[in-house]
Amino acid sequence: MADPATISPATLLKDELDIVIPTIRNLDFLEMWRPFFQPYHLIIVQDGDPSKAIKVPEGFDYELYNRNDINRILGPKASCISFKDSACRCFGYMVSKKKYIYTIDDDCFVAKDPSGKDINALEQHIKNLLSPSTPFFFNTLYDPYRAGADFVRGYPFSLREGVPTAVSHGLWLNIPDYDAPTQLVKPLERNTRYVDAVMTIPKGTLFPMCGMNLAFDRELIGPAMYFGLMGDGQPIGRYDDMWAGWCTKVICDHLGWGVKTGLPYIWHSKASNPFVNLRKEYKGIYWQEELIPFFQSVTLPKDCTSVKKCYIEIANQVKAKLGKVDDYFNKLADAMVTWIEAWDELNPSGASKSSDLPNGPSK
Ligand SMILES: O=c1ccn([C@@H]2O[C@H](COP(=O)(O)OP(=O)(O)O[C@H]3O[C@@H](CO)[C@H](O)[C@H]3O)[C@@H](O)[C@H]2O)c(=O)[nH]1
Ligand SMILES: [Mn+2]
Repeated sequence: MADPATISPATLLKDELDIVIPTIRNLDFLEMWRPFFQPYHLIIVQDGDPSKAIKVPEGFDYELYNRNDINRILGPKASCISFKDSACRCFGYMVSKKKYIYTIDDDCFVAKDPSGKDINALEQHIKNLLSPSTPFFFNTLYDPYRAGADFVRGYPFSLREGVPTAVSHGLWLNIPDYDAPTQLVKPLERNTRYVDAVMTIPKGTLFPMCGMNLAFDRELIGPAMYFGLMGDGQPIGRYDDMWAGWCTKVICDHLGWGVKTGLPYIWHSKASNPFVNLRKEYKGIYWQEELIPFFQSVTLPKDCTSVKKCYIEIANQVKAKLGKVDDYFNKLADAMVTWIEAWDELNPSGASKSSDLPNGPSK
């Protein structure tokens, strides 16, 4: 494979990556991303009222799915796709037929690095995904595969080949992804700190995965990227990406793949309403004191040799161990199984493009 650092960003994975955008707004933000995104195919997941027309700027190649499409394509299995929550974005991962996914929110813009240069977030995510991860031994000079860096003294040579990278988790300048209580206490706080680093999250360590600037290898870890039951009719919201991140990290640790965090930065422009967020998050804020120990204690049997087998095993353990925390987790465990069934329905061996689906997108 050619060195990712030498391939021009405009052609990097052009035909192997889809950009998934959940939206209830217009998509004018794409104008700022045009130089970086135009060569790529977009999958737009329109949340909320399906009768509302979403205007996509001219010149982008896209498919758009609204709630009517999701219901038509998945039938009863559409129950596992959240409504009125950014969690709906995971439908885009399911209908894509590409090897890689990049997902971004419609209030995230191109940030500038300390030199004032526009950051091509997609290019950095691709570099992160195409270079190995080092989850088994921490390199104190951060990403050893980056130009101008390397493994430091004492780093075992037997581990320097690294492992495949499944996830690239980017960060945010301006509005940081704080939870509602922190937003309420620090309403004016802005993230101005640009940390020029990419690091692998060590094996055995969970992390709070934010979905607003996230890329992953869909062929490796796609089935684990279910964003759960959130929003309308659910007791919790804004834990969609967290749930997916915990399941994903446990599975990556088990299968020996890496998860990276750090560069690239995007500019997050809109602080969602902290009071609305508090209402969505509050159950999650105390449930997570039980959820984190649960995920830390999950052990996957040796015969869980595929992501789907791992995922179903986690769903079984969710039902067995978290069902007593709240009946919501029984429903979530069932929805996790429905998600895998729906994934298999849309991704039978041989289907090449989403247009091969029995009922394709609205557009
Ligand atoms: O009901 C909804 C609300 C929003 N969206 C789309 O989802 C993203 C994120 O929305 P927004 O920027 O308003 O929310 P944030 O609080 O900044 O989102 C971050 O917090 C987490 C919430 O789960 C999430 O990981 C981050 O995205 C936008 O594109 C909205 O248009 C929606 O589809 N449905
Ligand atoms: Mn936002």
